[in-house]
Amino acid sequence: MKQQLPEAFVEGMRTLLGEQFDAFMASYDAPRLYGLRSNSLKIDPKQWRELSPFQLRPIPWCETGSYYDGDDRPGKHPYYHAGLYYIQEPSAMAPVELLDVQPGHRVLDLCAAPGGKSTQIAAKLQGSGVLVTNDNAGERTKALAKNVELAGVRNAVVLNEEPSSLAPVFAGWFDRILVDAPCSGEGMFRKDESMIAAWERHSVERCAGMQRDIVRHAAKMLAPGGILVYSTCTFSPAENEVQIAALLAGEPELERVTIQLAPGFVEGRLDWGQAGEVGSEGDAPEGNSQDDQPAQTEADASGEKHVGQAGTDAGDRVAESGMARLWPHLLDGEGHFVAVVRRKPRTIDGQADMDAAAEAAAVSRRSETLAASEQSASRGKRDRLERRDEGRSGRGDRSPRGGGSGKGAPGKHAAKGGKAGGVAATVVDSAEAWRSFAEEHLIGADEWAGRLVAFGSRVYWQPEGLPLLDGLRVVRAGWYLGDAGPHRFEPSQALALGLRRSEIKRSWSAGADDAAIVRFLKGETLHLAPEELTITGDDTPLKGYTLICVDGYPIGWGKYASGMLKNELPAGWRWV
Ligand SMILES: C[S@@+](CC[C@H](N)C(=O)[O-])C[C@H]1O[C@@H](n2cnc3c(N)ncnc32)[C@H](O)[C@@H]1O
Repeated sequence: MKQQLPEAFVEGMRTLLGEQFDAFMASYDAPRLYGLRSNSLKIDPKQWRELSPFQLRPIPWCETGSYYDGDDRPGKHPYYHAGLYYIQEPSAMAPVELLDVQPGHRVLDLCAAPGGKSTQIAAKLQGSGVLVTNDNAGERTKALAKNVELAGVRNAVVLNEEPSSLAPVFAGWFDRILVDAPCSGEGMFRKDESMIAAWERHSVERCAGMQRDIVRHAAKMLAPGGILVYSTCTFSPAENEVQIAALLAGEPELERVTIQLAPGFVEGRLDWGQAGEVGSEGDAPEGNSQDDQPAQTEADASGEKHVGQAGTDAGDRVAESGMARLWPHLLDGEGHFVAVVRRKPRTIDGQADMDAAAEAAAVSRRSETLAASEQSASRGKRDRLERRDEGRSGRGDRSPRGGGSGKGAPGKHAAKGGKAGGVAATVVDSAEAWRSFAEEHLIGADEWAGRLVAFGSRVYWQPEGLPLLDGLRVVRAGWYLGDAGPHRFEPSQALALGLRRSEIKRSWSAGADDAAIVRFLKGETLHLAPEELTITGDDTPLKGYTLICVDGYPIGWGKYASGMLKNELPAGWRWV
């Protein structure tokens, strides 16, 4: 390591780690580790292992996670542009594995930018349920929206809000909440030496204040039986165990959840949660020995230990405190802290708990969504569109809400939901334009679960069941489908990346090593013979929007006419 660690940090760690201090310090001279996580929204882990051009080694706590060789450049590969994986620090994959997300859940990622964990959550939802992904930093939500779109997520809304503004709108609404808190970043000094310069002794106190405020509001949005994961990439107990102790002290309805510890994880320290009592010589983490196995608890035996199925062979190593520490000298990853708490289930008829109720609600929401989509599919499409317009003019609660940025660059201007953009007639035109496009180009779009919302000329597909987002800064009101104008519809890059090739009538695909793919990604026009295109449907014309794919995975739109494919890749999405 080239840069000097701050003295105050080193002394703090010496006190904290006792006899493990030397091993901890030696980890700074170990080579940096590189991780990527395949995107199971697009490709299952086994297929990915077969397709991957990189040398991969599994990350023990994340089924879709792999270490890759530092000489590889996965960010410069066509598969990256197809959203087949996300480049992510290995330890950073742990919090979502402990969140226990299931399809159909309502999930909030409160401090989400640039979106690594949001894309991991979305993959676990498998397109069913709702992901609300938020960050209070407007600039950073651009990257968040782009990563969500690159990953092909169809059931997310992207917000740019303070937790205090979200809490009243989503009170008790979420089954799962992730608070990946802003922190002093001590765990990232090895990976990113620029973090060292940013660290000062008082940054811990400043961050601790912010964290307390964020997590307090987050807890208000958790449904009975729901699970909240709090994570940081820092070592200081003030930002970790102390936060959890304060949260539980302030919210008696929250409780710790016993979690499984993946290999290399050690339990967080309950005693470090008592502010002011941190660290005396020999206070070291318990280490990674196979002998460190706490006895099976009653909770384990009753099946309570349902969280933290981290794809590991961790056996029965559990943390009853619900807290895990990832130390860089005990595993192949950077420093992290993860804690899992649950809002106590409310008892129903003195028997079933709200966990079961939450599960039932999720199932019922899934079937409602399905029913709604079936209904709307069988209803006249014009009728469906006009109903949106009625809502817009003030009848019922169906007003399209939220909007988003200008064309091309994601997240350009966040719009206050329901307060900006379009008159009713525009909304109808926009939806009409989308419908014609979908009829002409897509297969099965009338069966998608969710609903169409238009915001001026911008058209989105929104997951069912969201509360009104009025007054909130909405960066993406749903899956951004494209922009409508009179008699035309321009499909977005987000639409291309969220589609499967089987959902499009006109496409062209080539292998990752075909030079034409990189030329397309660089924005060039391609020349293709008509027989190179794949056309579905007898009445599909040869001319028009064509989905361009690498090995069958979409990377963008081209417009085909007379042997020429005009490149429709927006500037911000090109290979540079
Ligand atoms: C550790 S980073 C999140 C990384 C992200 N979860 C990921 O996996 O890509 C913390 C984020 O919290 C955001 N943040 C800071 N204060 C916040 C607040 N009061 N409300 C919401 N987000 C906040 C920061 O802008 C930053 O993007």
